[in-house]
Amino acid sequence: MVVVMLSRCYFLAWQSRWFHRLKLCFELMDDLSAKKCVPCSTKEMRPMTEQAAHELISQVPEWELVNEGGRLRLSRSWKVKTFLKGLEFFQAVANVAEAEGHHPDLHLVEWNNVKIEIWTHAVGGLTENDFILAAKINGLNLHHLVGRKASK
Ligand SMILES: C[C@H](O)[C@H](O)[C@H]1CNC2=NC(N)=NC(=O)C2=N1
Repeated sequence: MVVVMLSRCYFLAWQSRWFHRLKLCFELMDDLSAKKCVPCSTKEMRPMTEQAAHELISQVPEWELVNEGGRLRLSRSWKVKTFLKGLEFFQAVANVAEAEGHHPDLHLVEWNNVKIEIWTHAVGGLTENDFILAAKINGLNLHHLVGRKASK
């Protein structure tokens, strides 16, 4: 009887381990930073709806959805330690953008205020590319360049 109980416990543990591995796989499939941007020249590319954007924004922490003149964009701000570290910041982001073939709008104002805005110019709105790029920027180790949290 004990052997049966033990083997059942073992089976359940084994099953839960596979369940967690499968769950992790599905989570990784959703992980935007593991995806690749697609060329914006594809004819089928259309801007996503505001609802779709609101469903994705939680996957890119610290980024905000802004609507400028009817155009949705992703926006995030940082305070950098020095003006030159701001340029280092831009270089790190530019390397990711070039690798993805998808590019952000970079702003560095009043020497230490960095703002990045991302949208898909080819369609005049947001596509998954923008969220992928934002997620990859979130994955960069930029702590040595930034100071305290940007004031809103
Ligand atoms: C062919 C290539 O995909 C396009 O020129 C890319 C370059 N980078 C881009 N970046 C962004 N943000 N939007 C675009 O439409 C865009 N187009």
